[in-house]
Amino acid sequence: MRWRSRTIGLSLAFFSLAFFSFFLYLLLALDSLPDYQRPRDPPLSPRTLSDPHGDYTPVGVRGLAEPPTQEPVTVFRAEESGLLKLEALFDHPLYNGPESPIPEEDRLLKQKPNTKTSEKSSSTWSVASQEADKGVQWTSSVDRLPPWRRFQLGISRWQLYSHRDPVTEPLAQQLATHRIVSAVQKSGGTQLKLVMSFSNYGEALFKPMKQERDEETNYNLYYFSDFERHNAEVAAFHLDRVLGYRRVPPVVGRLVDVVSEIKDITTDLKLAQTFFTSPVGSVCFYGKCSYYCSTEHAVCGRPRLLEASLAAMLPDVSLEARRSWRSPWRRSYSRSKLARWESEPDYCSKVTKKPPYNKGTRLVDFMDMVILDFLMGNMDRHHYETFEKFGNNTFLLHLDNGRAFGRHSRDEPSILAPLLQCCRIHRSTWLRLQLLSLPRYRLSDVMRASLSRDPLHIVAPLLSELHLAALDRRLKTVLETVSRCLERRGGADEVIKNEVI
Ligand SMILES: Nc1ncnc2c1ncn2[C@@H]1O[C@H](COP(=O)(O)OP(=O)(O)OP(=O)(O)O)[C@@H](O)[C@H]1O
Ligand SMILES: [Mn+2]
Repeated sequence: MRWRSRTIGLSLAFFSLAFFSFFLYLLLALDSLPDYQRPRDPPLSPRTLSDPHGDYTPVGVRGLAEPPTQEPVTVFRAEESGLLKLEALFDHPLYNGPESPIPEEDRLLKQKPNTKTSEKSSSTWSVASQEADKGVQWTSSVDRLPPWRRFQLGISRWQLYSHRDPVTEPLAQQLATHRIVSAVQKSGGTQLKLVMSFSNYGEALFKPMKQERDEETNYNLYYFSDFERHNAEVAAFHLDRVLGYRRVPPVVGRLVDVVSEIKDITTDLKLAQTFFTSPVGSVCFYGKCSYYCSTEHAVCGRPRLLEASLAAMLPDVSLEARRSWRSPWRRSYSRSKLARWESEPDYCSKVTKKPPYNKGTRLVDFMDMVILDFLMGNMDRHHYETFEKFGNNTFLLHLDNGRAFGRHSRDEPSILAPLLQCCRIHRSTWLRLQLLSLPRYRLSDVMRASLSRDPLHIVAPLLSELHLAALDRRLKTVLETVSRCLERRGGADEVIKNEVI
């Protein structure tokens, strides 16, 4: 009897465990989305990025070939298990939607077969592009085009690049290693940034390191006076990809030689005039701009190498216009004034009555951006951009993330105000956020792993452990906010929105 009741007890435990696992699986994968099976892509190749010149080993910084100095085995295991988690995450059905060829009208750039030569070879293409204007004709097959060009050709109505896109890795390598042939200041920005060019006509947006990684933004500084951080730009690209959005152009970290890669090659006279050597012999510059462009805020090499972020450039606006949208939840950018959303209780219903928020997925797309910003503590999303070609039915570009990751010890609840006030979220985002809260795919672990593949990781981790821990804490807050919405609003249909446009 005792044996039988123990067997029954064990079987019950087994069945309830199996039932629970099945339920969880249903919740995360099958609840709304079909279980699409497609052949798995090969695993990501190990990081192959390397120092282009092989000549930097800054003092106090680990050399490229040297193993980590602290607890090598533990560090390695943690990194390895993080990478496995990242692989498992990217293999999950929630990241592998059905892939159908992108119709011509949903592509940003046209890829036209070259009429003269297409009879001879079907692999000959001519791309209507800025290179054509510059007198460069691409007559090679698409996969022989430079990575920056392939990246631009891959931009669609729905995303900047596809999941497992074969071009992201070569593009990152180009940004991290190719020789910089020109560096000029980008006009119009409030803080110093440069446009760098490569010999294959690729371009990158450069933001220099202005703050140590673990330095917290001064609490008495208003959000609009905060510095931009190069590591925030890198980390935002990784976080956006981990969230499954793919709306931040690829960004890598790079050590740039201030003398040979900026000062000696720049044609920008205004920029060239701002170079000087500091009392300890570091080469510094400050450029011309409206915020922090002065000797006191100069950026300096150590003594010549400067950490920076390099973002892949989107097609020039003269070729593919972008529309800039003022955020309905924009902050007041004033020390004393409140914005409307801060005082009007029914603010969301006013927003949703007006285009473009009254139709399609614009409101839930906006919530995706709000969630990204809350996770990384970015209070500076005053505007966002879309590609004009796609009208109102398109994704929102998550550009300009330099003011994120300024504080890890505090979360900023006001960034979540739109989600709290509107209680709307994409179903796929809601499911992916739940996935990232499970120990198997923990957000901080997959982010640590993802960032460990950036070239600057060798100098120091792009995000400190405190920032990584803040991501998990903030994710919990987002999930709680949505759960409270579900309780308050009754039906899930009100809150959780299917993708359909
Ligand atoms: N990867 C990119 N490719 C092309 N253009 C970009 C890219 N990233 C940003 N930009 C453009 O550069 C402009 C300035 O960049 P950014 O917003 O980072 O500068 P900023 O000085 O912070 O400007 P603001 O003070 O208006 O926010 C952006 O409005 C955007 O249109
Ligand atoms: Mn900005």
